Amino acid sequence: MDIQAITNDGIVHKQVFRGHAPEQDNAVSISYPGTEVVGHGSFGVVFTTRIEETGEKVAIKKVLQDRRFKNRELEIMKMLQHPQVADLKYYFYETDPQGEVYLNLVLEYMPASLYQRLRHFVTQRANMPRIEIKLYMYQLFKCLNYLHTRAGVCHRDIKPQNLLVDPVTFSLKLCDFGSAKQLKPTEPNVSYICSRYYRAPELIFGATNYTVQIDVWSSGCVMAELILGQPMFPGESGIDQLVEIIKILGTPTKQEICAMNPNYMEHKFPQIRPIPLAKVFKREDHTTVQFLSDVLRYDPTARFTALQCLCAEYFDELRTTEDPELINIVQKLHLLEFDKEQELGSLTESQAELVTQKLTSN
Ligand SMILES: Nc1ncnc2c1ncn2[C@@H]1O[C@H](COP(=O)(O)OP(=O)(O)OP(=O)(O)O)[C@@H](O)[C@H]1O
Repeated sequence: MDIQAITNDGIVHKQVFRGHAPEQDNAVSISYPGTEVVGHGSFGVVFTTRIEETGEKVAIKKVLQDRRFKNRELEIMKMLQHPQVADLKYYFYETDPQGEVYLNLVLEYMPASLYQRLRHFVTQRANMPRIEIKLYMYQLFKCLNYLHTRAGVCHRDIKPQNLLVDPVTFSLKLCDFGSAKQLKPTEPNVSYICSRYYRAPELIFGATNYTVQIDVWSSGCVMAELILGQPMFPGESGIDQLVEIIKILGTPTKQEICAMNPNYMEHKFPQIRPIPLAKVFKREDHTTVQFLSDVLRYDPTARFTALQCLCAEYFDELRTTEDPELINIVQKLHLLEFDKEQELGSLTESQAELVTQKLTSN
């Protein structure tokens, strides 16, 4: 479908599909003013505008569409509905004069990326407030728990640029599902995904049987970066990335290497002793350091899952605070509310009950 008209007042009129409805009988008309570009990605441009009919502010991501294939990002976004996912409101196709087809994803608008938010503090030589970091990280793990357990989707490109935030409400939403995939335990997956600083060690080891736990590693790197004001593992090349990790976490044990990729078991690594994370994060309390060490584990099966992260002591502050301002933020973002089916559906009745107790009241 490519029905477009631009009227004299610069308003674009389009027939589009709604993001979460079956394609038949799903076409609606929207109009919006001509727009300004806010982001250039490797796959296309993103611009923002406001839908006239609904008043919603949106970001429109335009990507080249290969006619031969379904667009995986679109298929995944249609499936996902969660408060911490930048919602797909509509989508439409356009054809340029050369006959190239473009897919436009009309997404819920967010005012900044976490990357921009962190730069704001770094340029002022300030730290991001600890509670702000905690609020964002909690929402990231809430999102991952939903993605990983409900949808079986691995995002595969968690990084500050793909986390959108509102610094007034402290709301966080994940975007850019261009690398995301539903992982099936029996099918191999390419290991050359994820941006370098955030790549889990099993990916660097070339594993093709990796799991959704790669997103948890990336999230740990994001948290570390928010605390330090700079990337924790700033590798200059693919292999240097592993060197940066080893410099801090020390050489992985045989058992850890086996858990990442058994093909490297015979490989000889220089023996480097770990630097205690309490030294790397000198100003953080024990609970924060413990949390980071549970997330940044070589062995993906020993690494905390997103749900274990949510239950961690580090986030107790959000559940037990008596600070009226923080209570208000937590309530407005519905952080202590969990959808039994969407977010806890993978658990047995009794597990779900225990987890609900922990996550909602404590
Ligand atoms: N919903 C949104 N609201 C506001 N800005 C957005 C939104 N979605 C994307 N952006 C902006 O556009 C940038 C690029 O978007 P996105 O990451 O989805 O595109 P991409 O082409 O896959 O990029 P990359 O190749 O850098 O991963 C984001 O980093 C962000 O700054």
